Amino acid sequence: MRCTSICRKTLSENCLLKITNGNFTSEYKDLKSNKTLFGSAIRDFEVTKPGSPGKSSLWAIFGPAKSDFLQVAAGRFLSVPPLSRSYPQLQNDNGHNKIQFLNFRESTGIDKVHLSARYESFSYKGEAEISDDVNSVYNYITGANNYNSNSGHKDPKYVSNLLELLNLGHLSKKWINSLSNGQLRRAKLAKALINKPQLLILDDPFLGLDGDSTKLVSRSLRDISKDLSISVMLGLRVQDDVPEWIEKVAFVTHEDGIKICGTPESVLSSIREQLPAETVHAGKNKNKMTSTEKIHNDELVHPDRVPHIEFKNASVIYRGLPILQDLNWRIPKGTHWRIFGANGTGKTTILSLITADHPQSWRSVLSVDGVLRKTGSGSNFFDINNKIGISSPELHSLVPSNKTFMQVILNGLVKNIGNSNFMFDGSKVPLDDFAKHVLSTFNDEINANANTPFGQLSTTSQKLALFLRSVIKKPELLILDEAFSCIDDPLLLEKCHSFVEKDLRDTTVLQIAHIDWELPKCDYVIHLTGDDQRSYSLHKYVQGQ
Ligand SMILES: Nc1ncnc2c1ncn2[C@@H]1O[C@H](COP(=O)(O)OP(=O)(O)OP(=O)(O)O)[C@@H](O)[C@H]1O
Repeated sequence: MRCTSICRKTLSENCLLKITNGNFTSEYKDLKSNKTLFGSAIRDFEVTKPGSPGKSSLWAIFGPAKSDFLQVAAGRFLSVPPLSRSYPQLQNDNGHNKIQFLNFRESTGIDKVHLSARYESFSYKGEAEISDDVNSVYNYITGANNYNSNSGHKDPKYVSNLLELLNLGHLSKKWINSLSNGQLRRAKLAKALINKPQLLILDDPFLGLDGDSTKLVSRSLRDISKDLSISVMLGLRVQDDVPEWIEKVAFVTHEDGIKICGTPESVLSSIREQLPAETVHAGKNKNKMTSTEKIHNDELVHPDRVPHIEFKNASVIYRGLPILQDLNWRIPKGTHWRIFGANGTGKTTILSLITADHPQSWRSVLSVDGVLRKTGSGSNFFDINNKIGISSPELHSLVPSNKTFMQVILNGLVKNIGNSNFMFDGSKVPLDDFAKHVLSTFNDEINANANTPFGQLSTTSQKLALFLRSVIKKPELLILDEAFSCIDDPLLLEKCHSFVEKDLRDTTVLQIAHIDWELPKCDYVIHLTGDDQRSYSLHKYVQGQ
């Protein structure tokens, strides 16, 4: 008996977050109607300080309700009864938030920048300019660009260590808005860690990161947690690899609350047994790039045929720093491509040249259907975008949250507004046969969400709305930039892939993803490499079994 009470005492002394028989809801009025987040109360959940007996300081949360559960852990939503959620050992330190919650799906001010704005600025600051450049990566991370806080004065050794751990040292003087998606995500992570929180909660921490960056961020999280004694909760998808340093795993659903909880091995084998095998086991190997047979640009298009898109000696250089150099790439009509490369290698830059978001798009770097694109050539931004369907993280962050699921989809049919515009002129857009086919194929998903405002949809449904918006006009060119990277419903993912592979077989498709199984099947791959020395190669896409 004595031993148990001592153990309990030690546990509560080490406990950062405790939930006992808690229900959660977004508004008081929902309490009366029993509208709670989870069908059952969360009976017993605990996050301890690192190194505590019982080892539950490093968690991975899976399941359809993982994002809501992480928000509950971060103190969002009302707890009922009020004391069912407590933070016994969280220290109050000068108002600095000791819990840091980072959700890469939610867009912040810096995400809401049109691509064109990013490329209009050719900013690469020299050493001497750093103190004046309020919007440098360094100042963003340390908070020195925020005049309302005194948080700009940080221990320089700690800051440089953090920058090194997250491979941001070489980017620290750049303008924050010029970072690529993956680079920006690493910068956000560094910002979350700058005030040394006690509990770090990250939903989808590896989203949009290339393989090396994923390993780097995973290792950094392990080291940071150890060196600074920070407890960590990660929200992951069932298909994701669980970092080896995770101690405990919970699977959470809206019906049951915490459905399964235990060691990573026990919980994962149990979850994976319950899901259709082809979606998890085989899913992980799906479209795996096993071998890449190099091909030459000239082999791609028959000499008599005009390529759909052709880059000829295209280069993009920022103040002497090349991002693309002498790109020669012929894209035959109706071929499906993967644009593959680590974060910052220029994938989005290529796409923005095609969509004319990049100012250099008009400098004779590419031809479409044999017509060289240059100023005065007769085509304009809207003509170009009428023929393109696109889903991308940049676009995702621009969708007005009050537009419904259905309005966002139908917006894909509105002509002459560009792809990043969500304005409607109010008139009804006629549906052609293909649009009807799209709507009937995804009838169930549409029925479930049609009138829900975009801001209230799950991220999976938001991604689906953007995907359907991109395909509904049967574009001549479809661009899928991380279009499926947040979808955590394996069956829906399969359905979208099959739509691209079969129903859009004749459309030219360019897609970006860092994880093989997030992609529909492709015919070819363009592989971009290099940080200082930029290069590229073209390959046949050889799929694994
Ligand atoms: N306006 C700018 N000034 C300076 N550098 C820029 C500017 N815009 C982009 N860059 C740099 O160009 C490089 C390529 O960026 P791009 O967004 O094309 O990469 P990416 O391959 O799409 O990366 P990710 O996988 O992270 O999305 C990055 O190193 C980025 O920092």
